[in-house]
Amino acid sequence: MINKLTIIGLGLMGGSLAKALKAQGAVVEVVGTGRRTESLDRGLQLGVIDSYTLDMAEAVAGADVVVIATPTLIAEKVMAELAPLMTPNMVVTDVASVKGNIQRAAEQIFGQVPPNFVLGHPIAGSEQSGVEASAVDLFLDHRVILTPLANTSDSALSLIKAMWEACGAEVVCMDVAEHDAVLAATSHLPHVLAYTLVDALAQNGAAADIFKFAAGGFRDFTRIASSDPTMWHDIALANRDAILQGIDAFSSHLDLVRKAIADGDGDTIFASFDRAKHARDEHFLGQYLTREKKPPSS
Ligand SMILES: NC(=O)C1=CN([C@@H]2O[C@H](COP(=O)(O)OP(=O)(O)OC[C@H]3O[C@@H](n4cnc5c(N)ncnc54)[C@H](O)[C@@H]3O)[C@@H](O)[C@H]2O)C=CC1
Ligand SMILES: O=C(O)C(=O)Cc1ccc(O)cc1
Repeated sequence: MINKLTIIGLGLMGGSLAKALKAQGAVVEVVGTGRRTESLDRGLQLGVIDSYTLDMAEAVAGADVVVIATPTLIAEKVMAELAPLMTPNMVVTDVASVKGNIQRAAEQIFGQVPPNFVLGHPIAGSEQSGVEASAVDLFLDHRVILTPLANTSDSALSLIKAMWEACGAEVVCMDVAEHDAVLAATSHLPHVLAYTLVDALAQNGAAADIFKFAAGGFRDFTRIASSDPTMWHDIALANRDAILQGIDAFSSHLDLVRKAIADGDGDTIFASFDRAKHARDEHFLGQYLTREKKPPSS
């Protein structure tokens, strides 16, 4: 049970966490803080938080857990503001999508990441943002990755693990660099591709027709291009090296498919598409299709 939870940056993630913990009776009091009153007022009206203050010192005083839930690059600045206010009894965590930059920023600010600072990332969300989009079940049956360091306190880690488990999430621990590489491939690269595809098409003179005649596949593929550009701008800059590696590996693969299309090399095209279908079906549909891997016509 958390007595006082303070959320810095009350949006989709912070709001959903507060709703889930309240629904489970896992928190007594939730206090919000931020730069502007708009989302905090709305959070108060919706019953997501019990009170708010723009004064961070007041917001975190006596808190058992402080969650930094702002956009990724802002989280670095928030940490600097929070540093002089941290006490040994307080556990601080974050929800940012990249962990390496948070670790480096904490090391610059504190010398080393404090034992009572547990870096975290819920792998759940949507293309929507803001406290109005927050949902009590956002984390239910989703994973939360924590990236504890050698000096992270066991009790702080247990508290944050229990907090996410109370929301119905499965907690897994991972190394910071591994987290950033995995998320670059599975989340950051797809967002870069979706944004870039829509942007490239939207700049085409015939954009209106392209969107008008787009089928469901286009909508599925590009849903995430409706995500908040500020959030993804921050992620692109914060996870630069891993995202660049992902773009380069993807570009080489796209070049192979491009060449196969240009050469009329149906076997290569089919083999690539078939491998992709098997990989995706096996993972998401739990099916392994055993049909022969060759073009239907050959
Ligand atoms: N949206 C998603 O699907 C997911 C987001 N994340 C990460 O969670 C973090 C928050 O994302 P969301 O909740 O989606 O964003 P959001 O935009 O819904 O909420 C962010 C909140 O931070 C506030 N804020 C901005 N600047 C601030 C400052 N200087 N001081 C205090 N508050 C400030 C905003 O007013 C807003 O209320 C980001 O780091 C994001 O990468 C992680 C997993 C999923
Ligand atoms: O909208 C979607 O499908 C997402 O991919 C949500 C998401 C966005 C950012 C994260 O760091 C984790 C999950």
